[in-house]
Amino acid sequence: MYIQAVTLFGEMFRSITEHGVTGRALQRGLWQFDAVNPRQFADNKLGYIDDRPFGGGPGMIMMAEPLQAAIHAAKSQQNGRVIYLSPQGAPLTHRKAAELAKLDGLILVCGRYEGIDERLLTSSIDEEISIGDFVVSGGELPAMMLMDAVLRLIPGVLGDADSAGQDSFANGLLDCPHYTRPIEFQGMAVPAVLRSGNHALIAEWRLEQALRRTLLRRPDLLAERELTPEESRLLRKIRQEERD
Ligand SMILES: CC(C)(C)c1cccc(C(=O)NCC2(NC(=O)c3cccc4nocc34)CCCCC2)c1
Repeated sequence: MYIQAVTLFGEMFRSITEHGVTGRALQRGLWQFDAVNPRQFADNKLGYIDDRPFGGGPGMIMMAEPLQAAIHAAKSQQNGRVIYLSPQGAPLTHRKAAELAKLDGLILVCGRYEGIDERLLTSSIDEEISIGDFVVSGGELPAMMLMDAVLRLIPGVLGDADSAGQDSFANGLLDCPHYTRPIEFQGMAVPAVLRSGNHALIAEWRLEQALRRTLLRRPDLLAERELTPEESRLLRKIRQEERD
């Protein structure tokens, strides 16, 4: 997959191109990255890419032309889907990430200042996606969150040694509790079942814990999920226990 980011701060993306699973996958050629800076497309000598908002108000707005020229330059390299990371976007979900992971390329447009000229959305953006309902300073960190979620779903990016296959969210539930050595930590022991060696019992315990946590903390995730017969049985048991 070829990912290009239209951004004033291309250096920020080193945090995923040079580290961890995504960094290794880039080195292995499983994906490619380029940053495209709108400032190099500003037609004035001084590289202005932002200006004051019509109608007044605080801050500056990113001008449409340099952004459009940057997107155009990116599109000359690939026919990728143009996504504007935006608070007005559709919430990013696992399902959306899986959809994007099937594409050949993405062009991620990152806003700064107070936002971008609305006419760019009409002329050059295919889709707006949001990573959540909180204020951030720019679209770069949201873009990197999207990239990480998408890249993990590309075959080969996660070696089978990684936990992706068992990714808690891959099955739509919150994660079960995890433990490692020492067996006793500050007076707290590891649940005996996890040291029993009985893998069927361990799998059932983990599923029950994930269901209990999801029911208690994120019932909304349960609402939209098909349950296997075993999950339904465990959920009935949990609901009964919560009532007692
Ligand atoms: C109601 C709500 C969500 C709190 C909100 C409402 C109005 C503005 C913002 C906000 O943060 N404006 C700043 C801005 N944010 C983002 O880019 C952004 C924010 C959140 C999730 C995102 N996912 O992708 C991009 C995202 C960065 C600078 C350029 C203008 C956009 C927030």
